[in-house]
Amino acid sequence: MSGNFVKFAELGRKIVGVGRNYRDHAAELGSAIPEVPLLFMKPATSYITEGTPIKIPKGCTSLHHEIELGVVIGQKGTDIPEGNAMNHVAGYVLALDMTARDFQNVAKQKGTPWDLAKGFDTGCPVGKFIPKASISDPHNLELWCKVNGALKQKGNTKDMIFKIPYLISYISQYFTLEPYDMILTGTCRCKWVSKGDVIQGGLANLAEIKFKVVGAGGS
Ligand SMILES: O=C([O-])CC(=O)C(=O)O
Ligand SMILES: [Mg+2]
Repeated sequence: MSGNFVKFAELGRKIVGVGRNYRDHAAELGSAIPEVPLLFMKPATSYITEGTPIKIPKGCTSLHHEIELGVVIGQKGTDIPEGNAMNHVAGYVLALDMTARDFQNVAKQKGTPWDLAKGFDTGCPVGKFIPKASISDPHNLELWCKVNGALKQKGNTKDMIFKIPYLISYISQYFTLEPYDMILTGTCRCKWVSKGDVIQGGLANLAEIKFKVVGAGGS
């Protein structure tokens, strides 16, 4: 199944984010643990790959990094049964769910959508495609994130509240999942970045990523 999936970030499908899927992150933001997955979308135009910098969105004063396991869909499905969900996975990717926390806080207060906080250009940096066969258990992978060499996040996918088969099944009841779609499975914690910072992330011994942060003007 891997072929074109290497280039999934260029193929322009949807990105479904799962929010508050780790207790530590819900707690640090003072948010309730969701009873069902909390979903949001990022447009495919938010993808970047290594070599392209993360641009702080115009007017944002609090840009957060969220290191996450991304699940890349390989087979189309609607109402996918949980027991069959893993057959719809092509592979995985190490991703950053960049979040304009100040925009999101305003949206939360006003009850308005999160699109601007989550969906801006460069808001979804990703690493290399990892074929499904390379990961025997996606629910036991270390995740870490450093900013300018200092450790800011450390977690393990075993702490996900809603696991991948359930997420695929739940999401596909509302959004048909298609090849090259990506599910961001949630962050364990988060911290902020500023112009000039370098973000590095890792997924067990499977993937590492490195992205520079630039200002809204591009420098
Ligand atoms: O913006 C948030 O904190 C929600 C989210 O994406 C996550 O929990 O990973
Ligand atoms: Mg997130």
